[in-house]
Amino acid sequence: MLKVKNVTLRFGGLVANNDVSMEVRDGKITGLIGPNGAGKTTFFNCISGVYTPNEGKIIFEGKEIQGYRPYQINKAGISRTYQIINLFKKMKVYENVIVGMHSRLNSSVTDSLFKTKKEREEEKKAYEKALKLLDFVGLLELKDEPAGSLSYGKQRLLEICRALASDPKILLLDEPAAGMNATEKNELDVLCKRIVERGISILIIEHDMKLMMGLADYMYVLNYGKLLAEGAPSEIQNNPAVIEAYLGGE
Ligand SMILES: Nc1ncnc2c1ncn2[C@@H]1O[C@H](COP(=O)(O)OP(=O)(O)OP(=O)(O)O)[C@@H](O)[C@H]1O
Repeated sequence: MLKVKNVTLRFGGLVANNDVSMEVRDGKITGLIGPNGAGKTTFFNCISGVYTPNEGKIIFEGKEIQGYRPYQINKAGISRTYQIINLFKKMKVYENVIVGMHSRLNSSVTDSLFKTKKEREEEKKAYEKALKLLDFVGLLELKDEPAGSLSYGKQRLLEICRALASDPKILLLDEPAAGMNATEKNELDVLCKRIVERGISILIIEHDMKLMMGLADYMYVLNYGKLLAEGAPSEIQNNPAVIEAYLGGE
């Protein structure tokens, strides 16, 4: 589904991603781990169009997408969440979900100015879709609350909900469990599995190894911008080079 081939991204003299290749398989949860500063978020930024790699290819459904703008990547079917929560905190919960649909709404600026019938119908549909998605992630009861009033863990769920609103084929999750308590982590685990059941593949960056071991079908490890290891979670857990990279960083 998504193939990354030999991607290199430099910040001046610093090579944040160094000849990285990996694959996000259809209908699977792929994990990406690595010590702080290993280049994980930079890699997400390459896939989601924030950065254009200096070298390498990003192939999604057979098409090269490196160099696409973020909205084009989103429209193609790749959606993401952020390590730092990125919601409109004063807007209502359901309004934040509608914002995530923008690449799927069809009415033009003129439609918005004059509130045509088409726009009113689209608004109604968007609202109904937002409610369905909020129900799916377990936030329906909070739909009218300001997003900023939600607990940290629930804000993270709302971010996932908003990312789902653009009907992605691949969801990129950047440390979704950060700041979550044990109950919320369990809910996240269940939610990720339900998302995959809907036919959406997931690429997830996460520091919580216990969560990752239970979730990921396959894992990649980055260290100093380079791919250090890949394999099934059980292989990764016992890989001496991976253990060394983590212990060395602490
Ligand atoms: N915009 C930037 N300009 C210059 N250097 C950057 C920029 N963004 C990241 N870096 C550097 O690139 C390297 C990789 O950073 P990145 O944030 O991708 O790591 P990470 O694996 O996501 O780390 P963490 O787990 O701490 O989030 C780090 O050395 C970081 O300081």
